[in-house]
Amino acid sequence: MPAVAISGVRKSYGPLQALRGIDFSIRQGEFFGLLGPNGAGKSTLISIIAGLVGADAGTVAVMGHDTVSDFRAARRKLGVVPQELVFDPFFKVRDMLRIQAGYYGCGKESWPWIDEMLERLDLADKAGSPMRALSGGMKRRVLVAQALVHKPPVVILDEPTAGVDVELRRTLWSFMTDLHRKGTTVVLTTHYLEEAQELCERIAILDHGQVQVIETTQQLLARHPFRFLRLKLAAGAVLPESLRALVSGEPNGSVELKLETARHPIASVLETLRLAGVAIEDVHTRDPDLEDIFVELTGGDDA
Ligand SMILES: Nc1ncnc2c1ncn2[C@@H]1O[C@H](COP(=O)(O)OP(=O)(O)OP(=O)(O)O)[C@@H](O)[C@H]1O
Repeated sequence: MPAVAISGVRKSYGPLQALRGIDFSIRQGEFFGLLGPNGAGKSTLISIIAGLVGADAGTVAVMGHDTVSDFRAARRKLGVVPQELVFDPFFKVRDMLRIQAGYYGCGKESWPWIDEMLERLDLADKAGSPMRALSGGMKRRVLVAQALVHKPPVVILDEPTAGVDVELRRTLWSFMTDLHRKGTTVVLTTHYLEEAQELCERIAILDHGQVQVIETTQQLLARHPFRFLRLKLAAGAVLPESLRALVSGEPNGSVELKLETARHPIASVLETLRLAGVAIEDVHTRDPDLEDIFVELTGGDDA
């Protein structure tokens, strides 16, 4: 049984088709990335998985429970960390988490787990503080804890690291990795491709309400047989005409060439430069990353 099974899901808002027939499954125990440019339909899909928005067509099941006909059971299997920070400002952190656990029918037996999460998320000293006294980053961590109070086997994080500082990103990364290691299925949407590359085993790229690709991160990275060659030319040196069409960018005063490995072996490019008498100060190569592939697939939209 998949952790999440999505079949034929469509959703329109008036004339706008936000989801145009989505079909895929997320396996139990997977660390899954859901990526796509703004407006691709990620949040709509997450809301449908969480049973908060109804699909026009199709079905979704979480751990075998249909999110419509078996809503309560499906919801109990799922924790969602939403994008937006919405809280009652007067509730104290620990109390709020205990109340949240109560919604899922969990009583005092969940209290040690709540304290453990507060500890892991570096919130222990804020347990007695009202939500309004917390910084944005702390509130985000409380959202994570709130989604996990009932120890769901499947967790969806909708851009948990958007706009947070490096230290908090690290805390959240290690927390997510830990959950995954313990067997939780983790679904992550993120604008940080580096984060997806680092954490996710498999990635679906959504664009215009459709799944454009769904592959392992390795397959996705291996998809484009090219490399980048970054050259720092000596002062006054000019790139030969024959190489100009290969320029993909000019980062920090150097030029970057995008080379198809079959057509433009690096050695032959360096030979062309040598024959043209172009003096080079520094050479650097890199493999494509998810960002490069994403740009190719979605036509340069932002993640
Ligand atoms: N409640 C709504 N009413 C009308 N249109 C909506 C509603 N919710 C979403 N949309 C539209 O549906 C499309 C998909 O939006 P969605 O929020 O699912 O995309 P997204 O991939 O999550 O984008 P982002 O990365 O910006 O959050 C967008 O064009 C959006 O404007």
